[in-house]
Amino acid sequence: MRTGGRLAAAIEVLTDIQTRHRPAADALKDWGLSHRFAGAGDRGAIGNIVYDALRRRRSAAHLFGSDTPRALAFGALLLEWGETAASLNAALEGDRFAPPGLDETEIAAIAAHPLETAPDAVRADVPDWCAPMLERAFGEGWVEEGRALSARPPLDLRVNTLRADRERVLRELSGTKAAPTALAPHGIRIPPIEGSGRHPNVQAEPAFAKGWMEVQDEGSQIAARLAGAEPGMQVLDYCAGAGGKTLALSADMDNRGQLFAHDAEKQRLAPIFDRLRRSETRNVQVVARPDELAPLEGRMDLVLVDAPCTGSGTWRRRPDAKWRLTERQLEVRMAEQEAILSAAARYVRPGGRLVYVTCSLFEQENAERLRSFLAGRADFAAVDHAALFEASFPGRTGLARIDRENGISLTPARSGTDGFYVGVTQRQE
Ligand SMILES: C[S@@+](CC[C@H](N)C(=O)[O-])C[C@H]1O[C@@H](n2cnc3c(N)ncnc32)[C@H](O)[C@@H]1O
Repeated sequence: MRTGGRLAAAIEVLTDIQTRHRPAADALKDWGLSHRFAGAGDRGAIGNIVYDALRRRRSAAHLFGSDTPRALAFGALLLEWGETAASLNAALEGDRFAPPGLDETEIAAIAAHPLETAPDAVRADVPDWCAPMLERAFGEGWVEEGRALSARPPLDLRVNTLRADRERVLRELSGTKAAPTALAPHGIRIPPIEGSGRHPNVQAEPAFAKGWMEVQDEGSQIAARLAGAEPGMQVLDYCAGAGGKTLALSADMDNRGQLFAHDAEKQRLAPIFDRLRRSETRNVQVVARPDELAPLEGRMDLVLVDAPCTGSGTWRRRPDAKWRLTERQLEVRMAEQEAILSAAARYVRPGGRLVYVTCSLFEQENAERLRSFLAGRADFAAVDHAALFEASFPGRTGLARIDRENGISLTPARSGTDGFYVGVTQRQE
């Protein structure tokens, strides 16, 4: 397929997403199934246009004065692929699978709507209602944070230290541009893809099958590290889901001590069993039923609450979620976070820690929830987050936003990771 055919396919997929309110991944998968002639390279390129269009949706709509699938797909190529109106029209000329080239009205609209003078929320590529929340979280730099959240993400891996070390895995991945991550000690980063490229299928690597590595954003690895799990501890991962952080905690514990993995939704835990086997993790007990947690009350050295949240920190990877999110959903999440924190606190032993993590950038889901929890629990106090970060990542404080009392934030602009928040509290002896 040439550019024209790929562009036409991207418009088709974006139309499906817009009219049927479908997740981008599902719409792309269906397109692939009904166009089996398209090779992996074409499908990858179409996916890149669709995801770029969703990441830069407001910028593209601003350029064209319209948010039709056509405007978004053309906008993606103009904004992210280094194309100009002239180069695009030249590429589409004579291609019978291509959509019509840009007409005079469209070319005039692009010239009349430069991004430099666009409103802040457009340049940040976020919904209007989210702009004040980002401004509250980041102050003057919030547009830059929004822009970083609209860029393509890298592919990060965590080396499973129970089975391998970073040098060994890097050797296995030679030829993929893989390099050590900036902060996470066992992380490997494959940089964001360019143009129509694709990330390597790391899950097909023998090293993956052997349990040497897991796909995990560096921010998630750092959050698990800051939780401070150590060999011999009694740890409860209260919102374990598919176990991304459970596996990281277990590696930090060197398979020693006891790690309980719980989730309110049993089916979310399903992938954890395979992952535990593959990684040779032996100190994890999966506890699906809440009543089975009763014996753990007041006994845990560490309880991790990796709370359900809006996921605003992961908008680089799931840009369609950015436009689907509603204020009502945010309110529901905040209430859940409140309830989960107070339920999870009962398992912390005196002197133990309760660690609250989200992949959100909104204060409402982060420090505000931590403060609200602490206001009702005189027996818990926030740790010194500056000291915690320095102890975990000596000399690297510039790579995070650290508020001594209110927690640690990682962001795409500051840390080069997905957005994460970590707030650590300790129960008084
Ligand atoms: C952010 S995800 C966890 C991701 C996981 N820790 C990881 O690193 O892969 C949040 C999880 O919290 C779970 N959850 C939601 N409400 C809960 C509750 N009341 N108690 C425990 N888990 C809950 C959800 O089912 C979801 O799996």
